[in-house]
Amino acid sequence: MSALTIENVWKEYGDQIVLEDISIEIESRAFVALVGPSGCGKTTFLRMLLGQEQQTRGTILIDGTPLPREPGPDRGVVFQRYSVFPHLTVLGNVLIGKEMLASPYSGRLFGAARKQAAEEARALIAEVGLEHALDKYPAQLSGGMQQRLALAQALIMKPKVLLLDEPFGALDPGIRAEIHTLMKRLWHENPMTVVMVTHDMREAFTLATRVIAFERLRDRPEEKIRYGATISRDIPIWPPRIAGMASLIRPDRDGPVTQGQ
Ligand SMILES: Nc1ncnc2c1ncn2[C@@H]1O[C@H](COP(=O)(O)OP(=O)(O)OP(=O)(O)O)[C@@H](O)[C@H]1O
Repeated sequence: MSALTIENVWKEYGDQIVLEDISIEIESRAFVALVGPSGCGKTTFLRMLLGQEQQTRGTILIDGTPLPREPGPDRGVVFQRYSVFPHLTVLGNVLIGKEMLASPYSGRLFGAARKQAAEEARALIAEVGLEHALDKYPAQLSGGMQQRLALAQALIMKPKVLLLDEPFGALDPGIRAEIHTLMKRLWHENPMTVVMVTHDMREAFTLATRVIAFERLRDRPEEKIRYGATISRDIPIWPPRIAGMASLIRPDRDGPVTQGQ
């Protein structure tokens, strides 16, 4: 399970209302794409789900329980850039989450625990197509490879919810298409719910099960401070995409993708 319930959530910075009365039920295993004009509060919303920001009113529940007020291993995140540590290798970047969880002060794992974590990390690195780059540093990787690494780094913690903030926004179209295929596969294979902010409508409709648009409906300059953005569209994708299942209607578009495809 990994359902999110957002109930009458507001976010204000001082006098400025950024988000106004947002209510959404995000079912377990959904892939939600959040779209909307620049500055309407998409990243702020994602940061609230991550626990980096607190809502000023309303409640956010994960599987019926209030969301912890700080980031935790149940929520993974990938940003457009700088999600990975530049001073760690590919393997080190994927291992770090487990190491910090096991030993927050030394950040080290020993013996059998290290061996098992390293095996898991290697398998995940292979799954995102970086098995030949285990000992490389992020600066030696292309932008697409860095985002693949960031996905592996997030997924090793087996998050219930994966939060993506324009993760593919800086990539060239060809590389972006390849990573979309990978993203579909990862979503089908991992028991997680995904919430992704994107500016790219095509990307939203390629990956998501549901596209939600935020919009500031009252946008005159004098109204900007007093009113925030709210949900203006909530579009289920048709034919529906279901995590882990091939679509009878569009298997080419929506089926689980096998590795190498
Ligand atoms: N820490 C903060 N303090 C004050 N205001 C903030 C803070 N973080 C965000 N804001 C304001 O909240 C509003 C929404 O910003 P946010 O980055 O969430 O929008 P966005 O929809 O993600 O934009 P973009 O698509 O351009 O990334 C902006 O007006 C921004 O200035």
